[in-house]
Amino acid sequence: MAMAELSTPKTTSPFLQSSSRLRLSSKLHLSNHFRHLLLPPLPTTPNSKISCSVSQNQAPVAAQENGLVKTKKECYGVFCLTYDLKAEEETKSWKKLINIAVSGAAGMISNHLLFKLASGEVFGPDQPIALKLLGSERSIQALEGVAMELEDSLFPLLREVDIGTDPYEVFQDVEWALLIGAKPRGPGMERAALLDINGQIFADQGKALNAVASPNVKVLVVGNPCNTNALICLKNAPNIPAKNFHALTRLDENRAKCQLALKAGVFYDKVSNMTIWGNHSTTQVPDFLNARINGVPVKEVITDHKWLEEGFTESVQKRGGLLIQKWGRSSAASTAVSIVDAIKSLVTPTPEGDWFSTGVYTNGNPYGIAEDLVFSMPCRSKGDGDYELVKDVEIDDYLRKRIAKSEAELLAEKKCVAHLTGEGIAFCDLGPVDTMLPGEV
Ligand SMILES: NC(=O)c1ccc[n+]([C@@H]2O[C@H](COP(=O)([O-])OP(=O)(O)OC[C@H]3O[C@@H](n4cnc5c(N)ncnc54)[C@H](O)[C@@H]3O)[C@@H](O)[C@H]2O)c1
Repeated sequence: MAMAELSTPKTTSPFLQSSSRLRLSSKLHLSNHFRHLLLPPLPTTPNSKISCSVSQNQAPVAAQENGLVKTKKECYGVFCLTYDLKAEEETKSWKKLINIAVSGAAGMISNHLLFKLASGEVFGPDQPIALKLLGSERSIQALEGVAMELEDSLFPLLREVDIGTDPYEVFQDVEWALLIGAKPRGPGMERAALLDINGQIFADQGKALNAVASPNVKVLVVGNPCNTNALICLKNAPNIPAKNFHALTRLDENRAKCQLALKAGVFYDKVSNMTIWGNHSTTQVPDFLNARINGVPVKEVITDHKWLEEGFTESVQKRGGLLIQKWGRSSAASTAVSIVDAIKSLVTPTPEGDWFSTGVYTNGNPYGIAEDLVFSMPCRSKGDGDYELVKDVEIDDYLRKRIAKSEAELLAEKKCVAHLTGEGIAFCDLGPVDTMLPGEV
């Protein structure tokens, strides 16, 4: 990384043109709430240079010798080091910086995801990013540790890291919000109780997104129960298009592809057109009727239809639980990969004839699924962040029956959270079978 002269860049870099409020620094910002607890004040003067932070408290010697430090009080550790943006040839071809919020950023999934985001693997090698990390009060120390690891990784595309516990601060102007943070379902906890506790988190975060995020922010809800949490979130964010909210079912899609590939004896890149219908729970429906292997309908390749109807579906539904039994913890790395896949499916055009699954708002769906739910369905994207539902899918009696079961479950969940969606008094009856979330034992 090029180090520094003091002169104000004369550059016409897209960075400088793109936004008057853009901070040209890869520094660790803490929300005000927290910053003053731990750190000396950050510089308040507008900074026209990029700084790179590594350590704490003392202005680096080189910076002092070069006369870069105006007053020691105004700079913090290596933030005092500056270099000329113009000196970096590559930044001239970079796109405008985007703000990405990640909640639950000190958790296991984020621990994999953040480094993928910062590396350029998700948004591309010419897309600088700012990471806005939201944690719970309890996780704030850990969050600082995460931010330090990000610093130490020296990712050129990672230009800012903010951490905080207030969604109204952290979500300011974000263009993507990856909502992972949620309470895990404890031993003996009813699903209804989980819906209420986590639902409250997503109601609050929906309100915050509505108030301060970019009006076209794309929201991906991962924290469980993710479909109903996504519904709560969108209901609390009336200024953001409902279409922009997603619940993550991509891990289920990836698992389904893997199981079909194993059974057919092919590598998993040969499996396409895989839909997960419904809820991210054990009522989800992995669709082998429309899926293809090497472009051929699955039922023609795998003739063991009893396995498709029973063994396959169960193997996908229970994959998460099995993994916990083997490893003693829930899937984090493969979930992070599936979040990457879900985002990439929206920012790159879907290959001709193929589609992907994501939990989206059902209004206007062509399958006869009840409106006003967040339901996993087959989608295609032009790569502009938006998507359309795939119309040409076949739904037979087998699929219809199972889709209806998942739909009934989501309708029941919706009644449980009516107090969080502005639809009156909640009434919670999830039936005799308290369906588990994938991954729960
Ligand atoms: N949709 C899917 O496919 C899928 C797959 C795996 C896990 N999950 C869900 O993802 C969630 C996170 O999983 P994990 O393994 O990373 O859990 P984790 O317990 O390791 O991390 C969760 C983090 O969220 C934080 N948190 C809690 N409440 C918060 C709040 N209100 N705001 C911000 N942060 C908050 C916690 O402090 C913790 O650091 C869980 O709900 C899990 O069930 C979903």
